[in-house]
Amino acid sequence: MRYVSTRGGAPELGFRDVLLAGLARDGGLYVPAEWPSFSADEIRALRGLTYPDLAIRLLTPFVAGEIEEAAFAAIVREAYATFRHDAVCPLVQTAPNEFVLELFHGPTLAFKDVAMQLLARLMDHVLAERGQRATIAGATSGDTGGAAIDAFAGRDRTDIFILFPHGKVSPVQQRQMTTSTATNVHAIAVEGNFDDCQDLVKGMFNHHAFRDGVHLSGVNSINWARIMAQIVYYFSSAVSLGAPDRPVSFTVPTGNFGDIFAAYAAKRMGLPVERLVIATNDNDILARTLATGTYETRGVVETTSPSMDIQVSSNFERLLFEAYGRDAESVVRLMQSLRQSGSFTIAHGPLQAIRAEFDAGRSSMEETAATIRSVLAGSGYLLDPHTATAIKVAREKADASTPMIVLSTAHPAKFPAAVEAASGITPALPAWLGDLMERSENYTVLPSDPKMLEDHISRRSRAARERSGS
Ligand SMILES: Cc1ncc(COP(=O)(O)O)c(C=O)c1O
Ligand SMILES: N[C@@H](CCOP(=O)(O)O)C(=O)O
Repeated sequence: MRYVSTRGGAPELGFRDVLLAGLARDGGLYVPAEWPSFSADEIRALRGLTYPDLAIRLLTPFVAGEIEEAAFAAIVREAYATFRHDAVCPLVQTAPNEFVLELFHGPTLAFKDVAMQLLARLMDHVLAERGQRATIAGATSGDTGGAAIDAFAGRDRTDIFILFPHGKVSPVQQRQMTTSTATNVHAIAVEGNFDDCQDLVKGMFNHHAFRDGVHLSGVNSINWARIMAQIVYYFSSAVSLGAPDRPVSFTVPTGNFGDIFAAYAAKRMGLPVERLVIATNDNDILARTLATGTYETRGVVETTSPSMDIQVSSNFERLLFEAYGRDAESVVRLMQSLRQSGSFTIAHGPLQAIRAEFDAGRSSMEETAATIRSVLAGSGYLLDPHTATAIKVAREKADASTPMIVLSTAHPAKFPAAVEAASGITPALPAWLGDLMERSENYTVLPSDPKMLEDHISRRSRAARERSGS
């Protein structure tokens, strides 16, 4: 499998190089040169497989020829052995024809663990094979950071720098990033919002001298391997409800558009999916874009679902590339317009193509709180605010004949204040995180300044290289 950039100006790469590259050198995002395809019979044959076996079967076409078969199988099995549920990503029914896909049984209680546990092991494998070290930079609105730190902590081929918006993540999320004792972990609180953090990370990737000097690599969903890993649970959940003989729809709480793009990828690979529903909080840029055809950034609003407090939704670029018939020049024009004016308008044909697959809706903070209460009253099930956002939208968009699978992207205990305010219940952290709020913190506060950030990272990663002698 080869991978191409959405902006057409970077070399085609194989899986290992895409994994280490993160962002393409032309500023674009890598996608597979063609989508692997699974027939109805091949999808039927997935029934009854364990989650790791399903992952091995579905992901092999993306890594074939680059990661040796037995090594890949061992990496996948080890990654999902870190999950605390036998099914890894179980489905729970919350209403007739409504199912919640629980993605929070990994080490940091967020869906990010599903991809990150695999990504860290794959990177380690490739770096060891090449005798290299890498500096990893990631931006987080709260969950990617904790998941990445858990997955990379203590790995001696990587130094990881996670940028989070100072004071804008939940206390549990912050502690998951700032209490690691591993010497290769560096948490940075940026004076800004998530979009500022993401801009800083992309800026470092686009500064090629810096990028090459520190061997920069990325763990955000701009890295194709993140999306790839997230494809698996769309298949596992749909197959358990009867796919390919019974189509399903998905509602996905959406911020950076990585998770729902993985759903789109699953559909392109042959999974029968009726509707893909984007659920947003008050930061509703994607819902507005689908309604008007114009993608227009506004200021970020702080909400009770902070991980979705995002305006610049990076992976939407991957969808635009597909909707424009893989015409990279059009993508470059749209991205230039976004940079210059903070907006772009999607042409009629591509917009129709997007609307043919996707719906979108939003949930205000009040509606999200009301949904937490009503689902608790109706089925005794306690939602986190991100999942509640999605349930609210799913219930507006569902049709009676198609099962609606709603992605539950975080455990309620990550957001105890919002859950308690809505429901009166304070969800407890699981035993292995029981002392999280007592652990001591270690992080650096920096302004949203590219030069200061690069200096900070260069200094620390040089020291680590000297210590390791590489
Ligand atoms: C809990 C939670 N839900 C939903 C999202 C949105 O996912 P995506 O950015 O892939 O759209 C995030 C962050 O990305 C998250 O942390
Ligand atoms: N909500 C995310 C934002 C970053 O998204 P990513 O999927 O691109 O890593 C977070 O929790 O950090």
